[in-house]
Amino acid sequence: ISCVHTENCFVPTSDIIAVEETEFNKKQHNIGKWQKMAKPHAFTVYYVKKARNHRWRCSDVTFWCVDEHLCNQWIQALKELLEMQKSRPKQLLVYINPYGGRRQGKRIYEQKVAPLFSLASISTDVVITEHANHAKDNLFEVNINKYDGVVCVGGDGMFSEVMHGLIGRMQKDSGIDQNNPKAPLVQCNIRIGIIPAGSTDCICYSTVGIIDPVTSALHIIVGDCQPLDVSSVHHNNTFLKYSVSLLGYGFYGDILKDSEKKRWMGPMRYDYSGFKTFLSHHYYEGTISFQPARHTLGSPRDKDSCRTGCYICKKSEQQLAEQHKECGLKREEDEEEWKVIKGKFLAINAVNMSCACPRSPKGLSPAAHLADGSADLILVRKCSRFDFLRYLVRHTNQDDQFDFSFVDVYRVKSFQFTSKLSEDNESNVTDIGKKRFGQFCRDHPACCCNSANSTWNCDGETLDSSAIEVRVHCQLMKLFARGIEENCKGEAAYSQSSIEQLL
Ligand SMILES: CCCCCCCCCCCCC/C=C/[C@@H](O)[C@H](COP(=O)(O)O)NC(C)=O
Ligand SMILES: Nc1ncnc2c1ncn2[C@@H]1O[C@H](COP(=O)(O)OP(=O)(O)O)[C@@H](O)[C@H]1O
Ligand SMILES: [Ca+2]
Repeated sequence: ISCVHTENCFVPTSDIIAVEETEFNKKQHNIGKWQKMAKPHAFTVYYVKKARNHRWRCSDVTFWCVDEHLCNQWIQALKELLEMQKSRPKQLLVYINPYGGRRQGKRIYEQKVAPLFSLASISTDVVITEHANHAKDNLFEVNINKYDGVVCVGGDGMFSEVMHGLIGRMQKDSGIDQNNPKAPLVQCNIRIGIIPAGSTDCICYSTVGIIDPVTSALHIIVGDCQPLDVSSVHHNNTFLKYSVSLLGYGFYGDILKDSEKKRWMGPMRYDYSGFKTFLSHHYYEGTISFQPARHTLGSPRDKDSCRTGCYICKKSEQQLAEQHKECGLKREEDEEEWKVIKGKFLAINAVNMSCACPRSPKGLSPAAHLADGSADLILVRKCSRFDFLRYLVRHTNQDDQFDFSFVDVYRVKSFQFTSKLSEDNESNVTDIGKKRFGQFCRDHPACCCNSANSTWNCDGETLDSSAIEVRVHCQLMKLFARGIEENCKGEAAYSQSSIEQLL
């Protein structure tokens, strides 16, 4: 048996995508000495080739031999090896949002992803969504046990929809009431794969390290598994949403609200609305109370970030397993301390993961962990436009974005927020003068005062209520990903970001 490559080729079995008998009358036909063979036999091994910046590609190597029997034995042996990789999916349910991002979801899936799935002998049921919530509603009806995973082709909003379908379905099947903020939620063991085809794609970028449909498809094929923290968001004992990336009030809420009207602009809408929101410089008054995450080892100011096989996330996983064993014993959580902070904020961001994306390669909280059971709560107090710009620019370079007197960051396991406006409305409902004044200010956008509420941006969707109660559920779901792998070849840690090019 011999391989046409001149260099040695080492492939771990976990990186093999498929093994096939090589078809002839292809380009290999006239390679060197094999040309003279009467009836050559060969098989091709398709495998994952790791390129720069976390990019994966499908590569192949062909082995030739004279003996047909020997050739078949090799194919058989390698196929058996692949069969032994139990974490690999065989049957997937795929949802495609044809309107996400640059509206390329369908094309990306058909041209780049479907051929790889078929090469890896994965069968798929594909649903092209016809309206928002199509995928979510569908997930409550399908025979979910048939599938080894669900794939969503789209952006963060589409992922959020599929996640709500899956988590919601799990709770319904287990008789758990999502409206109870204290209910212990049932973990969701069906993995979700994200094929990025949206506008921000922050969940894909933060869990894989690159926005690339082929790379994401290969992580699905090799059966990767990355647990993920999920926050539940409630208002007055009513369930609102789950969040895995950003819960943002003020700046990011206002950007989202403005950009929804400009969907036709595609991903550009965030730059346009971002600039507009930056100029409007609104701040909002309110009270935030939170329970610090004492169980985790890390802190938001750590220099090291969450990487493949993260030690801090593993520790949280062990704690979670112990908690499950001890269930029935009283939970201490409710007795733990709450910290209360009142103030005027330009932005309140709670992130379950770094929220790295091409716009901000290290993210809103570079040291946040994917699966440690905590969120980083970032409070940006009222400051000058210039200072706020300095803060924003630090999301795009190597400088520490928390090193400002007007920025505080806490690692938390739960928090609550109420705006001053809703507090006032609750205490003296008939203060008409105040309301009139509020109306006046809303009509004059040049005014920076806290006359109106902002809205919460929950993974790219707006919430209806400004008063919310949030709880982090450690490792509630799993992705076909492995977290960001450590750089090995001395690559530059971050590529030059778009904002630096702009400035
Ligand atoms: C004036 C200088 C501005 C520089 C700002 C650089 C920081 C950018 C950080 C972005 C953080 C993104 C967090 C992810 C949010 C997504 O869930 C959400 C929805 O994404 P989708 O449209 O579904 O892909 N996108 C936005 C912008 O709210
Ligand atoms: N066929 C459809 N028509 C309209 N909206 C849809 C459709 N399918 C999904 N959606 C919704 O579109 C929203 C945005 O999708 P997403 O894929 O995240 O794109 P983007 O990143 O551009 O915002 C999601 O909240 C999802 O619920
Ligand atoms: Ca986390």
